[in-house]
Amino acid sequence: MILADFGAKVIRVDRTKVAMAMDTQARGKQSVAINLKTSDGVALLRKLCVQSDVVLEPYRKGVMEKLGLGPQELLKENPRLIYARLTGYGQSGSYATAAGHDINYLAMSGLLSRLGRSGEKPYAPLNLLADFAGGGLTCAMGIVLALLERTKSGKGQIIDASMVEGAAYVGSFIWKSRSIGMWDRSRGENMLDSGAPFYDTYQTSDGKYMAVGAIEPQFYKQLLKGLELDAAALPTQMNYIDWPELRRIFTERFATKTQADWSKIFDGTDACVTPVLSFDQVSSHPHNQERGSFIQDSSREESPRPAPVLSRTPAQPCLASDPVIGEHTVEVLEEYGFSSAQIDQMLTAGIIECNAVKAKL
Ligand SMILES: C[C@H](CCC[C@@H](C)[C@H]1CC[C@H]2[C@@H]3[C@H](O)C[C@@H]4C[C@H](O)CC[C@]4(C)[C@H]3C[C@H](O)[C@]12C)C(=O)SCCNC(=O)CCNC(=O)[C@H](O)C(C)(C)COP(=O)(O)OP(=O)(O)OC[C@H]1O[C@@H](n2cnc3c(N)ncnc32)[C@H](O)[C@@H]1OP(=O)(O)O
Repeated sequence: MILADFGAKVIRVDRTKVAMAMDTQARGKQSVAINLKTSDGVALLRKLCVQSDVVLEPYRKGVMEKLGLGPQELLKENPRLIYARLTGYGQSGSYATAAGHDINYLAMSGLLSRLGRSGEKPYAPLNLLADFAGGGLTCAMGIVLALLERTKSGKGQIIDASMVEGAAYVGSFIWKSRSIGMWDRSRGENMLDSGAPFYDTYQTSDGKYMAVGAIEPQFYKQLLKGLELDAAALPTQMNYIDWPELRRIFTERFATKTQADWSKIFDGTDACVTPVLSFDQVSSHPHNQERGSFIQDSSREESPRPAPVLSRTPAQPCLASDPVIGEHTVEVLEEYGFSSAQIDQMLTAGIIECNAVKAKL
């Protein structure tokens, strides 16, 4: 979706005879439906792959090789091809062929062991870190880097994007800041993992929350000012022995006003205090509105605008409905040089499928 948002022509290869597309990140993609359990279907996909700049495959290790569509074979035919393999455990190692999901990859990256509150079990923050930050995003960066390199060498390459390694790499700060003692204490007892009272969330009187990130002394001072607390009467900020008492005081204080009240108090200050916005609140928040940070598609579904914003060539996310499975089969095949007769023959033989968008009344 990121690549499509930023202008790539992205064709998703779907199965045939599937009732409904489950790809919720389908924005801007085209869909061709090919039955890869037929040799003609595999031969067709091969033709599409070798005429493309990039192939991105999300299967378990060995699946593409079994189909005869492994990178060695395709690169022989198109040495400029960039072949990205997005998996959980990578293309080698004893876990390479095992099934898994975000939580498993995060666990294997070491990061999950650091996530969660003190005294509680490790907690996976949605499926963001391995699937998306360490997986999709890292893989997209790999593709862009390989495309850039190809402009110099003229050569394609294989990208082995493991979500375990991608997540671990995204977590490099955690790894490398151990040297300055940032993670010496147990999970949930350090400055940035909900251990510190000045880096946490607090419930407000209307059951909502405020986020506090007042680390530096000058910002911490402003936090205390907003909370109307006297620094001289409080335990010290950086001594973790005092953190439980400080947290108790902040908790009591935040519970006395609504989220809107606290927002009014802290807006325009450097206290590093913000409301914890729900999905319902986020697009109407003045700051996000001023920047146009959220967009609506043709069915009025809201989602984040692509980031970052490029000054000359910003992303132009497609606002039309997501493709139905096989919506673009004929269009894409024609573009790749197949004749109408060839396409008809494949449709009749059930090698490909073409589905029209149902009219919305
Ligand atoms: C936490 C996230 C997971 C979020 C997933 C959710 C979005 C969805 C997961 C379950 C869904 C729900 C469920 O389906 C039940 C309902 C269904 C209903 O219709 C809708 C509501 C549901 C509740 C539904 C809702 C949602 O969709 C779900 C909740 C993640 O962590 S995602 C990261 C996963 N890991 C990876 O991607 C790593 C790399 N991949 C893998 O390791 C494997 O692919 C994986 C994911 C373990 C799956 O393994 P699997 O054995 O199933 O597949 P593979 O070994 O890769 O082989 C694929 C085979 O398919 C053949 N094939 C491919 N294309 C075609 C084709 N066009 N035609 C024919 N055949 C095709 C391919 O040849 C392989 O065949 P073989 O097995 O014979 O080699």
